[in-house]
Amino acid sequence: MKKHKVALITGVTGQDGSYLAELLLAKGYEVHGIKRRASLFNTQRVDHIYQDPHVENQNFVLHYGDLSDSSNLTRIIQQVQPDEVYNLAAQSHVAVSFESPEYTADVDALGTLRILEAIRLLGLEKKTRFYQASTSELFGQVQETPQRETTPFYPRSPYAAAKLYAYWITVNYRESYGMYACNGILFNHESPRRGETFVTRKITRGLANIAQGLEACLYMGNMDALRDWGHAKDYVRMQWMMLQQDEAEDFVIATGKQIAVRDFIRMSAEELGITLRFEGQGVDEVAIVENIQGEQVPALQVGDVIVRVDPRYFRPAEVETLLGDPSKAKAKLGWVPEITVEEMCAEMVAEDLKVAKRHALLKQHGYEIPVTVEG
Ligand SMILES: C[C@H]1O[C@H](OP(=O)(O)OP(=O)(O)OC[C@H]2O[C@@H](n3cnc4c(=O)[nH]c(N)nc43)[C@H](O)[C@@H]2O)[C@@H](O)[C@@H](O)C1=O
Repeated sequence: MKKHKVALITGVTGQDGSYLAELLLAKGYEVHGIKRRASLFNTQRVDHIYQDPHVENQNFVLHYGDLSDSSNLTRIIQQVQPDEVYNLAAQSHVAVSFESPEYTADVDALGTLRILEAIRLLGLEKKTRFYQASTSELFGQVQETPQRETTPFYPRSPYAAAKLYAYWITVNYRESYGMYACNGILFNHESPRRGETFVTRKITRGLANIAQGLEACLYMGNMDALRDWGHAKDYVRMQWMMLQQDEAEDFVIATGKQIAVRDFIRMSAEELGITLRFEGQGVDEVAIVENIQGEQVPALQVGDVIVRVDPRYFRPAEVETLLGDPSKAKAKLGWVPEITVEEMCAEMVAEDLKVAKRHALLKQHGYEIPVTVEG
């Protein structure tokens, strides 16, 4: 009988970790994931694939751990003996990295080194393949458009600077020790599982709440920012493909299409049957309800102002525009994204609307619903 492969995912409780765990389980892998200890449950995204440790042939196993703890990582890797390690764990919020730069560097930069070094010290450098979740934020103040594997980096945040170290230490371990280690340079990727403080989810969740009368207004930062948004499901497929090649290489993963934050707001509103009109400039810009169609928005009227700008969401340094060129991934791996930004937006709005309707019902019955999101 063919022995199944063993994978270890750091950040398994996150958006990508949960989709990747599902993908690998479907492929017959034994999947191990590292989750952080928290006083509240933090495993919602993987609860549907959770297996009790008492079941026979358990093939999804969660371990407590943290990228800041070398001894913990080394012990888990020694115990698991993974064929593949996917390093998806990070302090991944760019704005938060300005608030907690040292923590971000510790986890995002040194955390990557700790895993690579654990693989090496345990003598697994020929067995264990390593995937590093690199990011389009490396391009920051972009030096060419579209951005490809050869585009020079120009990080614009403590997050991006930490990820720059992680990128290069991954390349360095490949070149120094012959490890199969590679970087996926992923552009923004979203889904209904996206954290609530990233801009797409903040928008779909916020507008769904507004439609149901749970919130009055969405407060935004820089709505001019342009991003190349794909669906996380497409992107985790590419993460797996990158570890199945003869030789380790780095790849840009993107859709090759770009829209502004403002357009994503407009698109999400349209999904709810709301036509928005943007008026004003800079911090005085607002979006007004111009037309309503359908039954999705009982709480709104034409003329309502439902989007405003709050400068607290501006960043000390902004990445204004990102647009990826995924042609290497297409040429070498045959990877193309299957889900468009419009389809992704529709899926996110539909999911958030379901939750908002449930919350509206609970509220009618006197339950307090916390709805605010800072981020
Ligand atoms: C690839 C990359 O992707 C993500 O980083 P991000 O691009 O910073 O993601 P975001 O969704 O927080 O912001 C996107 C844009 O939207 C602008 N924006 C406007 N108004 C608000 C606002 O109110 N909130 C937020 N969060 N952003 C806003 C904001 O200024 C920025 O220009 C992470 O996964 C990261 O880990 C990663 O690697």
